[in-house]
Amino acid sequence: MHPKALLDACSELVKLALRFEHPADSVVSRYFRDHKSLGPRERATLAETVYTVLRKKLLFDHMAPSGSGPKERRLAILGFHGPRDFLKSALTDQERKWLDQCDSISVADLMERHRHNLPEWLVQPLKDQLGNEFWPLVDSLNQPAPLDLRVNTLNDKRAEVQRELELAGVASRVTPYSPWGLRLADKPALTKLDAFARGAIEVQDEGSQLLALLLDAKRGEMVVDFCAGAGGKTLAIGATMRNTGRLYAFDTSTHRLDALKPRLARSKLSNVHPAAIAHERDDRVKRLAGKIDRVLVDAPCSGLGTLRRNPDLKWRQSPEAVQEMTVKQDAILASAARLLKPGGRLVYATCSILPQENEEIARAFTEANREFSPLPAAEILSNLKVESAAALCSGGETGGDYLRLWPHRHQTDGFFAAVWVKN
Ligand SMILES: C[S@@+](CC[C@H](N)C(=O)[O-])C[C@H]1O[C@@H](n2cnc3c(N)ncnc32)[C@H](O)[C@@H]1O
Repeated sequence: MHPKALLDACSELVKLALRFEHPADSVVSRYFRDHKSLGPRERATLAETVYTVLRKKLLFDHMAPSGSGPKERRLAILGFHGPRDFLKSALTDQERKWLDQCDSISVADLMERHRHNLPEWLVQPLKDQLGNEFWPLVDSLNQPAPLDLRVNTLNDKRAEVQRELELAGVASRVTPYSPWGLRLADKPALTKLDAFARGAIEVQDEGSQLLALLLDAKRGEMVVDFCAGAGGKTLAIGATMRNTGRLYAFDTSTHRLDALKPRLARSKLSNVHPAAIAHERDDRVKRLAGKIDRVLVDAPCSGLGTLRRNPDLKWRQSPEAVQEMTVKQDAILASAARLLKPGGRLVYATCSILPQENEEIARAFTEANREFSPLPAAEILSNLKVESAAALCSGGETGGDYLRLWPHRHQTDGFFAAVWVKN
């Protein structure tokens, strides 16, 4: 595609994404569906340009007024993902001069908000938690996330799948913490690979894999994945159960559960039972009360741990929305806990980096439910032979009660998990 046409397409897509009517990843995939002739490199340029504009929105909004032309074009120029020479061949003389001026601004001269590009309400909670690590977190949130795979160890071994991918031209290394993970060097198309078609691999962040590992579901058990969604963690749990026992995948969204079905078919798991529930107190949940060995609550949350992949979330979320979410999280956790039988394990997890959705929910649950005792996540992971388990965990009485993953420390999305045993 001619540089001018590609820049025009980038501007059009930036305009659509900045309406914030839909999540940015849906806007991008819809645009690709509507423009089937776009090649893989053009798609990569378009997607990364939009994501850069969303990541650096405050800085680019600050720089844009000194340029000329439609605002979305100025933003697309600032965020353009590709060689500078290629971009410059699409620009007018005036735009080229303006871009050189913008490029010459030193980061050290910028105001703090133009360096962190975060909404103010998010800054203090992160600084309170991280202190000097706030800036390393900011840097990591401004990088694209790596592509991680989970190997379905029901039928395949990680080392063998890694070799198979290598032969197919897909380079990877094993993930440092998850025993099932491969981190890819690039972002190749995976769906045409035999390993994908036969269910040997699934795309899944290493952090998500660790949440499923923490549940440690065993052969023959009765297990509930309470907020199963499209089943990323369900599939991992089903494999740890070696395709035995019964694994219920509950969710209030039939649409998301439908997306689980083809993944389930590829995985060859036959122990998974997807079930749509109307709400967390649904009759199905009541019928299983006291009968379940392990329950994972992968709660709906702000998603702010996934800002590397979903940078639009920082502009779509608000303190009010987070507050509302915590009420839901409390209610779902309380209801899901009733499923457990004595000796059963409960895991509450989010992909949030805010204490309100994490430690505060866990502490309130422990306070209100004396029949549940916290289990230190660091101990569980270290028993499961996870490398540097203590460095993945923090908080609580042991200082390692909660799994707390951060993009800048662990190269995963931001995740939280708390674990209890029912006495
Ligand atoms: C974080 S997502 C789950 C992601 C999924 N576990 C995975 O690994 O792909 C949270 C899910 O909770 C579901 N949800 C929201 N309210 C719920 C409720 N009251 N009971 C059960 N699920 C609920 C949402 O539909 C969403 O799919």
